[in-house]
Amino acid sequence: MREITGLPLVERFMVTAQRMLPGHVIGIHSDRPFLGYEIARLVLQLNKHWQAEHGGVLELFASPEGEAVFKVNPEHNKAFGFLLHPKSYHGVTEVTQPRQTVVFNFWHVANTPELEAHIKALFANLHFSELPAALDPIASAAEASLPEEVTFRAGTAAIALHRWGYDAATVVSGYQYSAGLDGSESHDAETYAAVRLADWVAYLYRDSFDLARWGVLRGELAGMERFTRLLPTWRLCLPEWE
Ligand SMILES: O=C(O)CCC(=O)C(=O)O
Ligand SMILES: [Fe+2]
Repeated sequence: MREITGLPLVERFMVTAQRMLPGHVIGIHSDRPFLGYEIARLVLQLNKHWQAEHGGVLELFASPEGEAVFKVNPEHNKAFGFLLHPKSYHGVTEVTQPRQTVVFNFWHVANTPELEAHIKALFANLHFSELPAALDPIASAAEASLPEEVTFRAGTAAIALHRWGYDAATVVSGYQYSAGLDGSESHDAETYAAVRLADWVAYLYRDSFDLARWGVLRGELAGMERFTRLLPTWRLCLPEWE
């Protein structure tokens, strides 16, 4: 799977055996990779003498409403692999015969259950009231003009910086960066790294693991010193794997 996907997948994988019974159907869903979820899946079909009337076709969709763009008949020994992302829509048509599959799940090195535990601990008992007062006017102005989803994520990034022990000025910079507001002043290397890492963990916590976004973060922090305060999070978000 590493070779096929070109992704840094962790050593361990999970295998589950699944069985659908006559009348079962799996509606369209994406299995988007939330914090700690797997990034790739290989579905092995184990249905001897499968025929079209048995149903159970795995269908892929471009959108939750559209027509199937690709179909996989669940023939014996056929395996189908796919990457999970917010739009990896798929479903299984109704079956008229029992249908067996073995599903292999693979995790990306930068979205592991260990990272999930770390981030959930970082944001445990989250209250925006713990943020420094200096942020209040900036957050109020942002909330008046930006979508709630954006300010909520920016507030979450600010919490990360605050809990990592950064001062009010850094917390404000982080909020502005994550809300897409112009902070305009230039930062020292540690603030630059902290703000970006906070933005990333807030996104992971509030949204899901986004490969392209992770690639950008990697590029931005490449070759930088791993500052002590950020190290536990940095190590899990940007592990060395080669
Ligand atoms: O059974 C299948 O063919 C696919 C089931 C499914 O939704 C999945 O593995 O994510
Ligand atoms: Fe699925």
